[in-house]
Amino acid sequence: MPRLAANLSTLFTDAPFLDRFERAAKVGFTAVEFQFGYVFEPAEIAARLSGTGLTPALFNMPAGDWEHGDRGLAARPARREEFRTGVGQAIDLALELGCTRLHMLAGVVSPGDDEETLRATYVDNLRYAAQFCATAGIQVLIEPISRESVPGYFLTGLDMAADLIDEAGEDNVFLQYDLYHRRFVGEDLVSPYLKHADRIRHVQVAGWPGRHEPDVGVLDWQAAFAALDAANYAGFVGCEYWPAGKTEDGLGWARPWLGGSE
Ligand SMILES: O=C(O)C(=O)[C@H](O)CO
Ligand SMILES: [Mg+2]
Repeated sequence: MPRLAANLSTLFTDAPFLDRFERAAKVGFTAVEFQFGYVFEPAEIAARLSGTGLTPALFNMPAGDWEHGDRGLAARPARREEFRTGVGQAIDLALELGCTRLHMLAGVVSPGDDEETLRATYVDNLRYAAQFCATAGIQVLIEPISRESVPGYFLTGLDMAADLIDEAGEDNVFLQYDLYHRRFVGEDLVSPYLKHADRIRHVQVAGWPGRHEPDVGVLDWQAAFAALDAANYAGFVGCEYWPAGKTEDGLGWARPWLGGSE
């Protein structure tokens, strides 16, 4: 049975961010994730969490200037200081919220960049983030993202991510398995999951193509969910999709796993 987490950066977007916590709780979610909450005081977000009883499953470390195309900083040699400042900021927010998982985005790189330098920068930053997070009891998650979705993204494959985790050699770094991004690679979402199941600590879901509700499109989310159950996956499944209409109207697929809903 999947433990669903509403992604508050993509769901309930007809409401201001801080009001989305209540909307998620009202339809029966018991956990939430979000992409970025750094424009708010940590105490403001904490108040919404405690007011609703929602569990914070995960959020992203600062990822640079999103409006101008940044999608993370970890593989960006010239942005090392900014990356490190962001790790501290993310940990402060996580501690305030009681969140124990942070997603570290890799960033967009250019075809002319030196592969070895990018890799060394990424591993060095991953180690830095992992060691800093370990002092706060936090896990660092890394997620391969398809280049169809984010052109030039550094971290594209699960095998690559597993190799980078091995190279970093820190024991609080794990994989985030986003079914939407994996679907660009092929229809089979089960064998890649099983291959890396022992490292996967967070899953995300969206329909493919279109990134709407899981039941909009051809993504075999039921087979993937069955595989998670069979492997006794104990983490959350983040609903990181853009609703085709009003969020509440598209939750039929999730109804069996939403508690106390209207
Ligand atoms: O793009 C994705 O799938 C992600 O999970 C990133 O964190 C963007 O927030
Ligand atoms: Mg994702």
